[in-house]
Amino acid sequence: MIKIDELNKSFGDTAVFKEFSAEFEDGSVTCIMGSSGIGKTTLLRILMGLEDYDDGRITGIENKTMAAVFQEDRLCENLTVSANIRMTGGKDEKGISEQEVVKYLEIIGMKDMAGKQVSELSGGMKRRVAILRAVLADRDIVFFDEPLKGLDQETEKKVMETIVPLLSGKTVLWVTHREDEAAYFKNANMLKL
Ligand SMILES: Nc1ncnc2c1ncn2[C@@H]1O[C@H](COP(=O)(O)OP(=O)(O)OP(=O)(O)O)[C@@H](O)[C@H]1O
Repeated sequence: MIKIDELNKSFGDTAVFKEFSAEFEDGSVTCIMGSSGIGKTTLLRILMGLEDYDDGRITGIENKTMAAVFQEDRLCENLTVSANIRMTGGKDEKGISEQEVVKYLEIIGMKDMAGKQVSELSGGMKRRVAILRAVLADRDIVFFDEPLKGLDQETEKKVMETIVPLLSGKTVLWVTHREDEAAYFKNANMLKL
């Protein structure tokens, strides 16, 4: 279990977290909501080790493997879609096969796109590549920061129907502004900041 105890975090005079505590069971999905600027991204960044915190205790995250979909795509623009997705190496030494990449791309509406350079893709395509990369990386914890932004409804549905089964057993922290996204998961917890 990931456990946050009495976390304090400020940026200058802005106190983002004051004695904040929360728990995330291993293998659970938690949708994190709250108004803009409340600290959702900061919380993910702290858990990922990308941001320091002032005080408090975080346990259960050491020795865990992680993947993330940030608000920005953070893809390597000059590499192909396939190279971007396969670069994580997957869970073990077998890696992620090209066939697997091609299969999932087709399901999420990106047939024949594996060999395309990322810089040539639309915004919504880049989003899908970033999501697929994080999910196929097959890590213990997967962080999503507003991952569906910019996808149309039909594409969103396809993506979610594809990734939810692949995320089974993983600890998922899913930041969103939309309460209805939780319904894509079987038993998502809600955390309102
Ligand atoms: N590097 C930084 N330096 C100074 N202030 C920061 C920094 N990062 C975040 N903040 C501040 O911390 C607060 C929380 O920001 P954060 O991005 O975590 O909010 P959020 O809930 O994710 O917002 P949104 O829904 O708009 O993405 C905001 O007041 C923001 O201005």
